[in-house]
Amino acid sequence: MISAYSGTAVRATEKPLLDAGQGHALMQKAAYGLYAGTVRELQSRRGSLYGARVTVLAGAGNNGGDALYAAARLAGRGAGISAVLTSDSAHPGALAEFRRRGGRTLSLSNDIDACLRLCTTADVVLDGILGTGGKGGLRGPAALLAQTLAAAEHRPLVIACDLPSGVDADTGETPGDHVTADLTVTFGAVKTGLMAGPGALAAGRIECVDIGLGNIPAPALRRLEPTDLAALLPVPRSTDHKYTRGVLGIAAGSVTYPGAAVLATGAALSTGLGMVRYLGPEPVGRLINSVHPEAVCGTGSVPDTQVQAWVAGPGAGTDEHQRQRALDAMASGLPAVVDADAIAYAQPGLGPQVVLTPHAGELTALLSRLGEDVSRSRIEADPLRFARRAAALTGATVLLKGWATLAAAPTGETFSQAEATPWLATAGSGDTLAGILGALLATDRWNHDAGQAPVPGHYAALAAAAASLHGRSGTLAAQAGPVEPSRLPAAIRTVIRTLQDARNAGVAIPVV
Ligand SMILES: NC(=O)C1=CN([C@@H]2O[C@H](COP(=O)(O)OP(=O)(O)OC[C@H]3O[C@@H](n4cnc5c(N)ncnc54)[C@H](OP(=O)(O)O)[C@@H]3O)[C@@H](O)[C@H]2O)[C@@H](O)CC1
Ligand SMILES: [K+]
Repeated sequence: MISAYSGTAVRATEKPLLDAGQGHALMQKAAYGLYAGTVRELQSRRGSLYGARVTVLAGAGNNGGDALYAAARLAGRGAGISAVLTSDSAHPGALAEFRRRGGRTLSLSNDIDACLRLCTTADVVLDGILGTGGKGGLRGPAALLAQTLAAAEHRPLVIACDLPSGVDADTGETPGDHVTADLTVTFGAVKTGLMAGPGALAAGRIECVDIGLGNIPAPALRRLEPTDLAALLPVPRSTDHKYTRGVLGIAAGSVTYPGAAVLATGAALSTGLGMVRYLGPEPVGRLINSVHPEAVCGTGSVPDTQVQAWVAGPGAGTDEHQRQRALDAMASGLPAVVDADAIAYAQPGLGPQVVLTPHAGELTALLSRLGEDVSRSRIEADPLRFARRAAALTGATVLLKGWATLAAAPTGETFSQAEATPWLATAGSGDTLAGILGALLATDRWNHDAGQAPVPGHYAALAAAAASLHGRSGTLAAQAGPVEPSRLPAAIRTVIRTLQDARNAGVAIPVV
C-alpha cells in the first residue's frame, strides 16, 4: 500500500527536525535520493551517465537546493552540469557546491533565450523550481520555461525534485503553468498532489526516498499495490457452493442499450462469483443468455430477488422498471454499484455500501441536484475535494473515474488508482468496471460474515480494487491493440490468475 500525505502534513513533521538543526542532513539525504534516482533512470535509458548533459532548474528555496546538490554529485560521475536560476537567489550552500563541481549557471531574468536552449538541448532536466513551499502556478519566465519544455521537439527526460513545480502538494491542483515530469523523486513521503487530479498526470512515475522523517499522522490518500489487490480478490473455499460464493443481481441494460448488461455480466463472471441474476427486459435477458448461458435472467423486482449485492444503472436509459430497481437496490441495505443513469437517483442518507461511480460530468450533475453548483472543469481541477464532498453529502462511497480514479468513503478514507490506459476511454468500459465491482461486492467476506461491521473505508478499498483490476486488465488487453470492452473479460481472468498464482507461490507479484 502506498500512503500519501499532504505537503502541509509533511512540512509539519519536518518542522521539529529543522528546529533541531537537522535541515542540512535532511537535504543531503533528499539530494542523494534524487541523484540515485537520476542515475538509475539514465543508466536504463542510455546505458551510461558519462557525458550526459544535465540542466537544473533551481528556484530560491530548499527544493532548488536539493536539485543543485544532486547535480553536483552527478558531475562526479562524468555528467556535464548547468543550472538555470529561476529566482534572484538560490540556496547558498548548494549553489557553492554546484559551482565547485564545475557547474555553470545562467539567470533566467538575464538571458531567457539561452536558458530555454539549455533546457531543450539537455539530456535530463532536474526540476527544482518549487517544492512544498510553492504557492500558485509558475509565474513569468518560469512559466515560459515549463511551456517550452512541454512543447520541445526533442523533449529531455524531466525528473521532478519532490514534486513537479506548479503542482499543489496538498490537492494535485495546477492553478497555472507547471512542469510535467517523467519521474518524480519525492522525499520523506509521497505527497497527496502526486496521486490526485492534474498533479497525478504531471508526476509521471513516482519514487519515494526515505529521509528519516519518522511517522506522519494519518495518510490523506492511499493506493493499492498488487499484493493489496491480490488480498482483496475472491478465492472460493473448498466448502463453498454457488450461493455461498456470492450472487450478484444486475439490473442494467434496456431495449435501447442492451449491450451494457452483457458487458457488466461478462465482467462480473470473469471476476469470479457464484451466480449472476439478471433483471431487465426479456429481449435483453435473451441476449445475455446467448453470450453467457449461466446467467439466470428474469423480469422480477429487487425485493423479490435474493442476492448479496447489486449493480444498477449501466445502459438503463429511461426504462421505468430499471429506475425502480435502482431505487430498490439503493434502499435494500445490500452493497450496490450505482452507475450511469442510476446515479441521478442518488439522494442523501445512503450508506457506504452503496458505491456511486460517476465520471466528472455525472458528478457535476449529481452535486448540482444536491444544491452545489460546480462546473465540470472545477471538478477535473480538484477531483479529490469533490469526490469527498459527494461522499459526505450522500453518505455513499464515491468512485470518481478519471486518469487517477478516486474512491472516497463518506468517512473520508480515500484511495487513488492510476493503472488505467487511455485505451480504456471507450463506450462500454464503465459497464465493465461496474461488473467487476459488483462481483467484488457480492463475494466480499464481510457480506458473508454476519454480525461483523466492515471497517470504515472498506467499500472504498473494494472500489479501488475494482478500478485497479479494470485498469490492469485494460492495459493488458491494449497490448493486442485498441481495447474493445468485450475483450476485457479474458484479460480480467489473466490478471486475476497472475496475481493469485504469485500470492500462492509467495513470490513478488509482478506489476501487470
Ligand atoms: N524542509 C525540509 O526539512 C526539507 C525540505 N526539502 C526540500 O525543500 C522543499 C521545500 O522547500 P522550501 O520550503 O524552501 O520551499 P520551495 O518550494 O523550495 O520554495 C519556496 C520559495 O519559492 C517562492 N515561491 C513560492 N511560490 C512561488 C511561485 N508560484 N513562483 C515563484 N516563486 C514562488 C517562495 O517565495 P515566497 O512566496 O516565500 O516569497 C520561496 O522563496 C521540499 O519540497 C523539498 O524539496 C528537502 O531538502 C528535505 C528537507
Ligand atoms: K520541483
